[in-house]
Amino acid sequence: MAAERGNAPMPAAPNKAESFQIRKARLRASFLSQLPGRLADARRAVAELRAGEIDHAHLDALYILFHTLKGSGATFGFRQISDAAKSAEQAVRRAMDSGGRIEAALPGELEPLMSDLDALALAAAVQVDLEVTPGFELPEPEPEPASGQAPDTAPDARLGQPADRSQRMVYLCDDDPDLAAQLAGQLGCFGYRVRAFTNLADLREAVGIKRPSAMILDVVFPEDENAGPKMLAELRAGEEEAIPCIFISCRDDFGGRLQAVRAGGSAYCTKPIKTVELLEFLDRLTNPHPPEPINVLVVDDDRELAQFHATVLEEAGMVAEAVSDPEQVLSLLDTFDADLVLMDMYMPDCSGPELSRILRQIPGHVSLPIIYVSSETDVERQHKALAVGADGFLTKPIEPDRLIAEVSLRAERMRILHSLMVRDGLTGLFNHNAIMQFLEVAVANARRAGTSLCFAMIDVDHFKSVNDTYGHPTGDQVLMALSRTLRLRLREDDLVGRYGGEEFAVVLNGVGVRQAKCILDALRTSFSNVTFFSDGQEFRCTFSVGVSDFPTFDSPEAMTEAADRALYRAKKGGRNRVEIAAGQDALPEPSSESTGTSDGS
Ligand SMILES: Nc1nc2c(ncn2[C@@H]2O[C@H](COP(=O)(O)OP(=O)(O)OP(=O)(O)O)[C@@H](O)[C@H]2O)c(=O)[nH]1
Repeated sequence: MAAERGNAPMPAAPNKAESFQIRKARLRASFLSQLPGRLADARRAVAELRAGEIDHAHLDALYILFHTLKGSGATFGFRQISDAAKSAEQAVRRAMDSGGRIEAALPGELEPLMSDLDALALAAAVQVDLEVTPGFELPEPEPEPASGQAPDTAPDARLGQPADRSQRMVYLCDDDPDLAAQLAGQLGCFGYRVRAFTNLADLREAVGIKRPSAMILDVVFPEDENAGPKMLAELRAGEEEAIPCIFISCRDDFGGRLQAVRAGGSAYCTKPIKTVELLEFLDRLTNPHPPEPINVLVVDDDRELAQFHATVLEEAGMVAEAVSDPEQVLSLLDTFDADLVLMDMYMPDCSGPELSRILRQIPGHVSLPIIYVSSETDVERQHKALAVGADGFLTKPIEPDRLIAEVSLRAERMRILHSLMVRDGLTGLFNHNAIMQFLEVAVANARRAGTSLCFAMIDVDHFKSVNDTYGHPTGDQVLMALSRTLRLRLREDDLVGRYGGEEFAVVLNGVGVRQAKCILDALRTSFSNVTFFSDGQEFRCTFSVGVSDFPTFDSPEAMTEAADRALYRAKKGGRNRVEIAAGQDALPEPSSESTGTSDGS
């Protein structure tokens, strides 16, 4: 039965300019046009049941058919259809639970319900004909972009402009002058203009003259252990538009946090301050750009329902992909970076819990949030379905507002957790594991698409002597400045990670080695021109790079090893240069040749 419906075309991709009401009306109409086919499937199954030809697999399929009809009927506002389908679903469930003992009675129970459903489907079709604008046509799907189109690969086009944080003035007030200067320096490395104050009176005066984009305030000052929150409350008193404020404090007690929240603080960081954490908050509070839209994959064998939920989410500004065949989910997830999967629980060829289990067995999808949307109301069955690693359960029919709220809450929370899991604490770049996983995915994509890809390993030259001469905190500032250069000057779809210690890794998508060399040489030159300051002394740093490419090196391991060997040659050849991996870098070499990447080489 399901296979027949499986051949029906997916409702055409919604035209985003249409109003939600029109899109919903189209999907309702599409649901109704599929209804006679579904009811015919059900009738056939009931007739087979009466003839004694039906086995348990058929019974399962019949159950799913009525179950789906119950959910989608209610979602599209056909309450009576949903209720009749629910009675039929319950009858089939009783037969399944009885181990076949009452199957004989089942046709007799289902036949009147089928007649009701036929009549209700007819009545609903007439009602919808009256509602819908006469003569409308389903929109044509938007044309696919031409395949094999070369990406924009001119070197200049790839070097982006730094995000304009320089426009964002931040006032920082801490009575510890060393900490204030250190934090100001570090935030400066990330492009913020920071004015540091060591007492609240100076801060008050500065705010009176010019409002900053944000403030970073200590909680405890010599005059009062809550002086910071009190100052914020005072500054906010006559202001229409409050200045966003992050508190930093050695206090980690509830009272300190409560004062900060009451004064209107947006974030609270305890000392010692993790610069990246502070930056994340600052970026969020001062970034004028809206956050990236949430990506949701909707899986439901009921095509109209999948499309309807996708439409509701798109209406709220999310990007939603609807799929009705669970088998397509894995390949779709390779190209669609989903923040969350919304999944039906009962699907004919692969149930929601089975699909969840498959996803949980794939390392890249272990933490992908999964929410079931099902008309299953039995709490025990819901718990069983959740036990395989899903995150929530929504019962059909679900109100659009609730669907949007549940999805965005969970997806945003997961984004924060995910970012903490995959990011390096000092630089905010992807950590070692994350960048290696991205390389794996990038190689698989390049192999499939027949495109090229480069992997670069970047190592700061003579970094030990930077630490030895200027101290570890200054060394940290060099690493942060390099990470910022890489993150801001490469394209968004290039991936930058901290490979370990003073070593960084970059995945350049869709790029050949010659172009990669151009890009990395330009980065190398600009970094070598950055002047660092420490205790009144000035100095500069350089880095060396080893680059390997796909398909010359055809696996993530071969690419990493080859880039490491090329980096070794760059160091040996005098440093401050980019070396491209060639044939000799694929050969196994004695372990003494290794750069010993992070520490102690
Ligand atoms: N400041 C700081 N130093 C680090 C960090 N991680 C590793 N290091 C230091 O980085 C230095 C790496 O030095 P080496 O691997 O000997 O290499 P190098 O001095 O950079 O010399 P070449 O790579 O041969 O040019 C070591 O002193 C590590 O302690 C970090 O997070 N912060």
